[in-house]
Amino acid sequence: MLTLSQISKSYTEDQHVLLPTDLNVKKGEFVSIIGPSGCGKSTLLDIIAGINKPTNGTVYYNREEITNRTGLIGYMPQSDVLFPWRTVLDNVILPLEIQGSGKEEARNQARGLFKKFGLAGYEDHYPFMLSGGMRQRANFLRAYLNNKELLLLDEPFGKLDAMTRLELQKWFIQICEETGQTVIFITHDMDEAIFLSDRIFILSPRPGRIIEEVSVEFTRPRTDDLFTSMKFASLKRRLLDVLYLKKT
Ligand SMILES: Nc1ncnc2c1ncn2[C@@H]1O[C@H](COP(=O)(O)OP(=O)(O)OP(=O)(O)O)[C@@H](O)[C@H]1O
Repeated sequence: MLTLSQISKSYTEDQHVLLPTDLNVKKGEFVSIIGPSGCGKSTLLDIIAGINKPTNGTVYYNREEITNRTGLIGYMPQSDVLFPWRTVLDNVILPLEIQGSGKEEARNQARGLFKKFGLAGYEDHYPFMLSGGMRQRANFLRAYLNNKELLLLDEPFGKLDAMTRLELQKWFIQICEETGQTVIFITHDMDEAIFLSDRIFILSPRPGRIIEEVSVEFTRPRTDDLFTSMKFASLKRRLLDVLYLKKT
């Protein structure tokens, strides 16, 4: 579904952020990108979304070149993007309104998903009235309603406490497994990457380049028992070795 061919990014001649990078994602796959802070993960996602221009290289989506084009791929950025003056319901319908739906039609469509997204009863609340976890559910519902085949998520659970994070990871994996949504997911959290992903790409410290691609072969649907299994621990050991021992 997505192919990056020799994508690189430099802000100045001697400030390289990403070295030429190839990456591909198949339909229905859940792919995570992990790497040290500042290695270019968000930059890579912004390039895929068309909101940051690569210095070189090409982005293909469903075999068509889409480099620098926006609006084709769903994107949930790192920061909370809910508008404080809109209710939760009116926040999540924004993509539908932008696509031309009438407000009532969009509200009716979105209302039907509030239960599935753990937000039932909060339709008319304002974002400040929600916990951090619920705000991220709402941000995800907004991205989901955008109805794009490929969804990019930049550390969506990064600011949540450990318990809320686990709760959302379990909920999120269930939704992705149910819907078969294709996802590219950025995280600092190795456990999260292993639990959720079909494949993990590991980036080197800046300038970022892919130093390892790891397949996560565990069967789906996955449950939180996976976190304490031997196979999980041994895969995590392998990722730790790549991230902290590999001197390439
Ligand atoms: N507009 C810009 N001009 C110059 N440098 C930039 C610009 N935007 C980002 N950078 C630099 O590019 C590098 C990569 O940034 P990026 O946000 O992609 O990293 P990241 O891996 O997502 O980091 P983190 O994990 O901390 O979010 C950083 O060193 C950052 O300072």
